[in-house]
Amino acid sequence: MAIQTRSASKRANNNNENQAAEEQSPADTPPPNRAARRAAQKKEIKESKTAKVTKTTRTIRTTRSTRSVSSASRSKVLNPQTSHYEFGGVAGAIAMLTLLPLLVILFAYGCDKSGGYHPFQRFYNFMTNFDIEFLKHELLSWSYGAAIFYLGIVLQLVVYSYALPGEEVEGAPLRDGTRLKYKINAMSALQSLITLSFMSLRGQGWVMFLWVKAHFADIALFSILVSFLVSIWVYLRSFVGDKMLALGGNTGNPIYDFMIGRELNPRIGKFDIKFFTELRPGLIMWLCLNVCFGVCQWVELGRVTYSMALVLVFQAWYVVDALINESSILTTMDITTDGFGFMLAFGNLCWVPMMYSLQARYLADNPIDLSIPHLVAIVVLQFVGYYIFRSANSQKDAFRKDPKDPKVADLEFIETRAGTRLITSGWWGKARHINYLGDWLMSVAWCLPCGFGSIIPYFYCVYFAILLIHRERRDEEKCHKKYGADWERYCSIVKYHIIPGIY
Ligand SMILES: NC(=O)C1=CN([C@@H]2O[C@H](COP(=O)(O)OP(=O)(O)OC[C@H]3O[C@@H](n4cnc5c(N)ncnc54)[C@H](OP(=O)(O)O)[C@@H]3O)[C@@H](O)[C@H]2O)C=CC1
Ligand SMILES: CC(C)=CCC[C@@H](C)[C@H]1CC=C2C3=C(CC[C@@]21C)[C@@]1(C)CC[C@H](O)C(C)(C)[C@@H]1CC3
Repeated sequence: MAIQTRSASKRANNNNENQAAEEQSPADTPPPNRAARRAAQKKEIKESKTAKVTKTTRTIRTTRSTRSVSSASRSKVLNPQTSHYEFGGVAGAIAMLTLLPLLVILFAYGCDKSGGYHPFQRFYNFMTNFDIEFLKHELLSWSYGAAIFYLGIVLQLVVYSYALPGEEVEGAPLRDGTRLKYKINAMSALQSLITLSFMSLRGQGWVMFLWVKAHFADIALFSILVSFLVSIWVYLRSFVGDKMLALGGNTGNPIYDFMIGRELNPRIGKFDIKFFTELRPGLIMWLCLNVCFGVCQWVELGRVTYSMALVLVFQAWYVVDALINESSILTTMDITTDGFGFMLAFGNLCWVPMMYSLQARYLADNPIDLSIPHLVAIVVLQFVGYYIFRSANSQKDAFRKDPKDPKVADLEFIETRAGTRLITSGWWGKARHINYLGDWLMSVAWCLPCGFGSIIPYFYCVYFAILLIHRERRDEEKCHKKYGADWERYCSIVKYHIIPGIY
């Protein structure tokens, strides 16, 4: 079984240490003749060198090499080799490493006021009339201000995360039985960022906001670079020391492990890189970009259209809601199960801010006025989506924290042999991932304000449907492995995956 308690893994380690000691004991018996003895000694010296042993006396060599074997066994017990590939294996990993950044570049460079929102058409034209000089010119005209803007926000958030006080909460138990502590202060980080931005931009008019819009593609390009650098760094440091790896990220194939994430909880001291990245830079940068796009419309049009206002308010609401409920990400599969690699680094440092802000950018370039019935329908959709999303997530959180809490005490559930309970009534009795439905309905409510002049702003809700269906399958697989027959029993009670009565 993959999940072990600390004592179980200690027992297993002790067994391995004993076994390792046993494996070492024949070396203590002198080999029958001199030549053989010399050969055996040579072999030992080689082994002990690998284990960074420098002393050559036989006793010390034997002790040290026993220690190195036991450390290797420990890491094998705690970090078994992954045999199951997700996301289409190595081919899928290569596709994600290349196509996702390409898509960001297409949407960043291929969508603007002058050339229109036709990223694929413009890419096709670019490839068929390939001009290296044009490419050189584009790259050389990249503005350093983009790096200052991007790093200014991300580094500020790192400092706030360290420096601001926050409640310390424990994460889910790890497979060695321990729990990590996390500081919850995302909302105060946002408040500090807003305060500092307001103070430094005061009296400068709208210049900075307009500059960001004009240099969006430069910022997007820089965010791709940062995502790759961060992913390379966390991948390399996962080999240093005795790290706990993600059960799904230890195949030994460098491309796949790099993409899916090798180390489970990379940390610098108490600073948890994955926990920080999951929420703050992506969501807060998305909010900042949206504000810039809103200001651009205000400056260019002299007003903010209702459609822009809806997108800005809905998305700000989603971001603030996530920051307020920061501690609830500790139970998401990204934190508990997935390693931190390219997928999450790129997803949060580039994909979320650059792709999720597409609707506001589109509306800044293509202002739209919607009819009142259209607006009302969108607002209703957003409220329904949010209601399902938040109440389902909160119901599960409250139940998992304290099943006797009066808010959830009436819920039905099944006890599992794994020790946790699965809710079978309320929201979680309607579908196994009813929260995804709410989230997806909101994504539609964010695209609809863009009207029907272009299909491009609808990219978000189409991509999001694919992400959620794929995620639901991954989670289903995880739960099936974890709960076995109990999960099958749960599925026979709660039959639908995401949409009650349909799917
Ligand atoms: N905006 C975006 O881009 C994205 C948003 N999201 C959102 O993030 C939120 C969290 O998503 P995610 O972590 O994927 O999944 P969930 O919040 O749905 O959590 C799934 C886990 O909950 C537990 N669980 C499942 N069924 C039950 C039940 N009946 N009773 C109690 N516990 C149960 C299981 O964990 P255990 O092992 O503890 O039993 C399961 O692995 C979602 O609302 C989703 O919409 C997700 C991805 C992207
Ligand atoms: C295409 C690609 C690189 C995909 C990577 C996936 C990531 C973009 C998403 C995986 C899970 C996410 C979550 C949120 C944002 C998107 C990513 C990082 C989230 C922080 C959004 C706000 C929500 O309230 C949330 C906190 C529940 C959510 C957690 C999962």
